[in-house]
Amino acid sequence: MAASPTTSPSLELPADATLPERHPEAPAPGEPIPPHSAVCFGCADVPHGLRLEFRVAEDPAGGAAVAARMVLRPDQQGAPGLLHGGLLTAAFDEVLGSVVALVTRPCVTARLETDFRRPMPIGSTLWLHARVDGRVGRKLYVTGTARLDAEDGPVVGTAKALFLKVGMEHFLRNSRPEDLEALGVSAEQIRAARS
Ligand SMILES: CCCCCCCC(=O)SCCNC(=O)CCNC(=O)[C@H](O)C(C)(C)COP(=O)(O)OP(=O)(O)OC[C@H]1O[C@@H](n2cnc3c(N)ncnc32)[C@H](O)[C@@H]1OP(=O)(O)O
Repeated sequence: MAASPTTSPSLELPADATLPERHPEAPAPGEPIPPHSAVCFGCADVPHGLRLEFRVAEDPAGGAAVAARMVLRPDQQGAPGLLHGGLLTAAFDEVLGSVVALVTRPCVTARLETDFRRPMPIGSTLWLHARVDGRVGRKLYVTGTARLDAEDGPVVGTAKALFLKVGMEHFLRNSRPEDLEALGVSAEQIRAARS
């Protein structure tokens, strides 16, 4: 697909970007990717969540790619009978973030653009694909595609994003202390990161 004329310059792959490989400890192509957290809106099995299901995809160039699936529920409507557009962007955020996590972690979304190509009827299934196109230092450039009802179905949306590698201090400084403590982080570690 040709790049949209409105794509931000900051999302264009720089000439000096290199294609990053999957981390040696990341799952291999064909393997499922389990939820990265028990409470994640994107991938955990929570009633209100997107409940995306993932597997590592084969990338012909040897890069990192994922495939994901999402069933569109009645409680996700925007216009009557159609998926709320913001939920496609949320799905892309999760899917593009998951492919970045095959290369390096933790990373966060710095910029994400979605192009909406076709309406997405409730009851259908989205098949999403994402690939890390390149990396320059902390910056990872990622693209994604969403198709309707089959892995080779019609394209309903595309996305481009920039993710940035961050240190654990990003979460130690910004997340709610009670959520960090539930993961085993001590109050002392939180205090030290914030002092
Ligand atoms: C497996 C896990 C799946 C999870 C999927 C879900 C992922 C998410 O939703 S993460 C949550 C949403 N994202 C966030 O909350 C991030 C909030 N933002 C931040 O914390 C900060 O702005 C952050 C970390 C992105 C950047 O801050 P910082 O680390 O100080 O970077 P900074 O020094 O400003 O910029 C570094 C480079 O990135 C560029 N950059 C930073 N932000 C942007 C942006 N929004 N657009 C374009 N470029 C940017 C800068 O221009 C700079 O470029 P250069 O090195 O060429 O000068």
